[in-house]
Amino acid sequence: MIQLSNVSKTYQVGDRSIAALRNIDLTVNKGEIFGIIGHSGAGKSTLIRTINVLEQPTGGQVFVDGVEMTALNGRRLQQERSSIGMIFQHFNLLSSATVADNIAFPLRLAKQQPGAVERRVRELLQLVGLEEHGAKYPAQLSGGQKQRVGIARALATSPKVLLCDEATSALDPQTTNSILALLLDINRKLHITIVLITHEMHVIRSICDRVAVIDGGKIVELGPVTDVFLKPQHPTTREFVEQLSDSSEPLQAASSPAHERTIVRITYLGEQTYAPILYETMREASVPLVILQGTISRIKDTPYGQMVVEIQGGRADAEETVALLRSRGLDVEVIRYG
Ligand SMILES: Nc1ncnc2c1ncn2[C@@H]1O[C@H](COP(=O)(O)OP(=O)(O)OP(=O)(O)O)[C@@H](O)[C@H]1O
Repeated sequence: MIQLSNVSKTYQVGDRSIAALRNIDLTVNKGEIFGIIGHSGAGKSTLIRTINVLEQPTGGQVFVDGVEMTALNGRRLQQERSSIGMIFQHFNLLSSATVADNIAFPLRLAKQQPGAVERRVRELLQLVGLEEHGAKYPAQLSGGQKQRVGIARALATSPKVLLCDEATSALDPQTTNSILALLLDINRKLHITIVLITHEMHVIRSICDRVAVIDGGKIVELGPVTDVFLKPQHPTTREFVEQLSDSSEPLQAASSPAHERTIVRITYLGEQTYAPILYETMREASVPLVILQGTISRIKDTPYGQMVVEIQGGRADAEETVALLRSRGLDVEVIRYG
């Protein structure tokens, strides 16, 4: 649906060149929710704005639904842009217009008939849960409600793609969750492709299918959220994953001598999360296993768990237990052998 091919962007500030994007290759599939995460200044905003060419790349090509956006200008570009909706961190609503008029704005711009505009606005107000608020002004709304108006306005012309530029960064955690749930609902109901940028791993974990990690204008890691989240490879990715992990040190079981304590991290996914794997392994290996730390959570719809476990026994017992756990399809990382 979206393809960026060798996209670069260099800003010229006086005699200084700032490379905001360096040779970005990226494909976003139709219907997916694709997240881009990075620290401040990594290039996220620049990247998302090249998709609708609000930012013209200095090199490379951008295709949306087969159309080369970077080859267009003037009226053709405006036309193609209307198939790409966008929402913003600070909502960008017209303060002097009512909620209904804000949503109607792109429809009137597209010269739709008043009756059709009214019907569509009513439909959109319902979609975002603001049926009762059409006559209000933005100043009378909460942050979450303002973003709902932003979403309704972005969807007014039935775009194929929705770009979300830090859409939840100005919202409290509870409101963030309700906006993320709305985006997921819209993605499922309307089959719209969503690209979002964020600096919060929570946003990625909640609703994204795939994620790209951007650092210094480059994509340093890309893949399904389950892979990137559970097996982060790049140091920047690990930092983001740590935002969500329990940072407390695993407890140490003091009951066995240090040389007989092997510590492993076990990761399990999907159905495995509910299986009595430790019990079965303990029975088979006849070695005590002690849980030192554990988490069970979800990545979008997929349950997963991570446990730090102590295997109490000699090296041979530990190796056999690790092999048993792996044979059950679990991911086992040996933190240290006893
Ligand atoms: N209009 C501009 N002129 C000059 N430099 C710019 C411009 N826009 C962005 N930059 C620079 O490009 C780099 C990438 O900026 P960008 O805004 O894309 O990062 P970001 O990841 O979105 O950061 P943030 O989360 O803080 O918004 C930064 O070094 C920034 O200073």
